[in-house]
Amino acid sequence: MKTDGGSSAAKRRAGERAAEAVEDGFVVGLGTGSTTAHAIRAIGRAVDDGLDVRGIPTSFQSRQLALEAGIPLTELDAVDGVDLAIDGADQVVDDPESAAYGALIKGGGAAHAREKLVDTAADRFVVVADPSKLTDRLHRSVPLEVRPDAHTVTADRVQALGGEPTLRDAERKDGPVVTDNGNLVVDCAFGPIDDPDGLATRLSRSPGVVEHGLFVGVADATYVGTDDGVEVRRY
Ligand SMILES: O=C[C@H](O)[C@H](O)[C@H](O)COP(=O)(O)O
Repeated sequence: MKTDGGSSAAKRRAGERAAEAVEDGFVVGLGTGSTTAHAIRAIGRAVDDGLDVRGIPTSFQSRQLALEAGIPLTELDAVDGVDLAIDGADQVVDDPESAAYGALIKGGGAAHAREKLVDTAADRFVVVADPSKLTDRLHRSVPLEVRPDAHTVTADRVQALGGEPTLRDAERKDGPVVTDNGNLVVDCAFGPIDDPDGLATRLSRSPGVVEHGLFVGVADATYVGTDDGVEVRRY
């Protein structure tokens, strides 16, 4: 499921530009994935130069990267607030005429449940992406984190909502992907999604769905790394 498409240089530009928004004293949400990894490394270099920040990781991966980068870590329930969250996306609606402008699909790395907690807690949430993530309409499969004992019944319910569910298989392990929270992931193909907000509401109401990968009205900006710079979308 997880593809590492897009240019690595574009991802680096986006991640490093987002890291420049981190100010002294900030609590920063540290997203997951190959694009955010560039931001985490850049924040680590700034910490080496004396920047005072605390990071809240959103996954095992981002925690490991932050530890390697030397970023002091904290927890969501140990802080008064999160100043800024930086996180990647699998798709971003890039049509300013669309009601869904800035809506995202996340969870290609199965981290969307913790990501949503941290990203929605932040005063400002900046998405980092390369141009391959931009689309007029969301159309990738929507990842659902589901309880292991409920994955079949949840898949049935999602089918009733018009989705085609597939249990995500692990690579280099027999059986399914197991999330950092001990749950499974069902990827649901809905085709082009005209009303991500409505679908997000229906998925949230579906028992057994721990969290879905639609992030609607959450992002404040997207930094899009390009071949020669960074374009900023503000919502
Ligand atoms: O679960 C993973 C996350 O939602 C990632 O932020 C998303 O998959 C984007 O990752 P990448 O920057 O590697 O494309």
